[in-house]
Amino acid sequence: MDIMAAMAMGGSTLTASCCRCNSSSSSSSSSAASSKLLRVVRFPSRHQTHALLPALKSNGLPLKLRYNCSVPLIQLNGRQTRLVAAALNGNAGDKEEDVSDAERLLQQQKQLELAERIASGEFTVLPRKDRTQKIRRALANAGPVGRILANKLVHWEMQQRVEDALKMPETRGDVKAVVGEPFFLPLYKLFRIYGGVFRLTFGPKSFVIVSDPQVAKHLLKDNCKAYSKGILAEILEFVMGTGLIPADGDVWQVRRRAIVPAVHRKYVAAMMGLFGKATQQLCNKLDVAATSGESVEMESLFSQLTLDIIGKAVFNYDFNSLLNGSGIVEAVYIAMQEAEARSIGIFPYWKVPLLRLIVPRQRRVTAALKLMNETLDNLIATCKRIVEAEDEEFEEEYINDQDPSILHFLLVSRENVSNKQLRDDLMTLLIAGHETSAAVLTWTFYLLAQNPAATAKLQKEVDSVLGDKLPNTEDMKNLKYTTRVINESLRLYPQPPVLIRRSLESDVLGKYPIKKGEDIFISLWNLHRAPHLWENPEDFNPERWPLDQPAPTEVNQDYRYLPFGGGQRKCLGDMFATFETMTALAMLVRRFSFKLTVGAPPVGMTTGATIHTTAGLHMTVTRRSHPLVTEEATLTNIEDDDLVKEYQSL
Ligand code: HEM
Repeated sequence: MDIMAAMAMGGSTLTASCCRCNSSSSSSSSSAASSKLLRVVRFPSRHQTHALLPALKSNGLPLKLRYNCSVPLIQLNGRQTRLVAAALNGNAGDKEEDVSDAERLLQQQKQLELAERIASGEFTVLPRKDRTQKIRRALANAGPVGRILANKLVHWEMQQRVEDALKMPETRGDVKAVVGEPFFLPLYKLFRIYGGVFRLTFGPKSFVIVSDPQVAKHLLKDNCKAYSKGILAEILEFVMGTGLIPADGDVWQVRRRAIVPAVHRKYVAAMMGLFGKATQQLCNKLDVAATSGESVEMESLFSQLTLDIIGKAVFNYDFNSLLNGSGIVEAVYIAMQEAEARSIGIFPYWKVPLLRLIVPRQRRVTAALKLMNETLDNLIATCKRIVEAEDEEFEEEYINDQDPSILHFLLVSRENVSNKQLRDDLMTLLIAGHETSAAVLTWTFYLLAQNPAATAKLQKEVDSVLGDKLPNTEDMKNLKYTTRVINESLRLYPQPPVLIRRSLESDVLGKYPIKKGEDIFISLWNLHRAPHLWENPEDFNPERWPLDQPAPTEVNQDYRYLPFGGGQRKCLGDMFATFETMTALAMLVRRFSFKLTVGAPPVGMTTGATIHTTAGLHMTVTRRSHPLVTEEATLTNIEDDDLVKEYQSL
């Protein structure tokens, strides 16, 4: 029975009952008033819920836990815990703090248990022992022939030692131990014990985990041709096809050559207007919250902001998700959530065609993809008509004033590309540029909320450099501390936290030989927090990046810092994303002060392609009072048309 933990919590009485058998388990709360206990139970599977009842009964904790067998509660995560508490208490409001405490303790408890198991060597695969010692001793005393044989055995043992020395440290994973955990956290603990290159085996499957800068450099740059995207390509194929992220070989080379020129400096400069305009819409939304004093969930707002930006930037489509949202917005989220679920799913049931047809979730995914594909096909067709009618001359750094999107660039460049490939490329850019930037903003605001000194310094810089005007590329150069805040946020919360590769041939990683077909995880989380590479690695300290030196990159940090990857597959949206997140950050902190909402759920981590929060980033927003420092148009009285003109003239 996989009962996870018993933890301190408010003295409410909860009942365990099962809708199928009407059995129930309850225990008295009389002793609870002072003892404050909550038992948090992990449900191994829906079918085992019956088996839970006796265990709950026998645990004797002053707590009733109600659950419904028709709901497949595989495990009570933070949100489920709150739902259960809310259902039990009728109103979770007065228990919120207790529930938050319980969740935090649950996280800590799980991490501690795992750390203890790792430290005990439970998962360690030890190198071979000296198994022939006794025989050798016996042989050595058995005359000349025995001595010859004993010598041969010594020689054999020595060869084994040499082989062992070249054998990668190996640890056996226990999938159950990491289910529901952000998987990069246990990888960090294992890295501290097994080092920069080790093998992690789950049953028949094994992965090489890399947390060493020089090995990462070898994989991403020096010998990158010997590696493909492996599992990542398999997972993303359903939504990105042969778009740039999953693509390998010739397709990747041709498409990378076609797309990189589209993200040129003039393009990024033109996008500054879009960043400002979209952030302005978010400011308007937050203004309402600042007036009402209501708590806002920033993670989803950042997701809407970056979706609106990337839609316009890539194919000139206004998702308008900050203002109202629509079916297509929902379709994008369904597809992205599915990509994330598949990336952490254990059993790939979606590969079974019949299940794709009958599982409701998969039917929703198919419908969402259909809608997205049709929308993209229409956008491509419309843009093609416009480009043909315009008959514009294509040149380096080409940009169309009316439609500066990447799609327009690609069509004017008249690359020989099929509609399907173009659609895959656009979908890839949409996904690559959406959740990543949203996650960076989410974790940056989370970090700042806990670092008032850094926030004050940031606001001071933004006030003096930007005032109330909209940022342009020149400001980006001057907002040095703002850049360092983003750099540091990306160090602590890299998006994605691991890069995935598969070896196309045998190779040597550090001193360890690997075979063709090995799956490799390069852990950016580990690299960015390795104690031997960073001073106080867990601290949020933008000052670690001096303002009089260039901003950190993978090159000047010699591959210990890889927020945008490195080598030939480095992110092509790095400048776009840096300016986008800086613009949003600067404009938001100029206008508002943000605090974590008191009593909101703790900000835990969960992972898909990027690091998400477990239950949102709930913040209260207050308007900052400061004089308008610029004579230029203020953000609030500027008209949309003026904005567009202003930024087209950049
Ligand atoms: C802060 C936001 C972003 C972060 C942290 C980020 C991070 C990354 C990383 C780490 C990679 C390397 C993946 C690997 O080597 O396996 C990557 C690749 C990529 N990124 Fe980004 N990215 C961001 C924003 C964007 C944006 C805005 C776009 C598009 C406009 C974009 C487009 C891409 C593409 C197309 C690739 C694949 C490149 C290739 O394989 O040739 N990214 N990104």
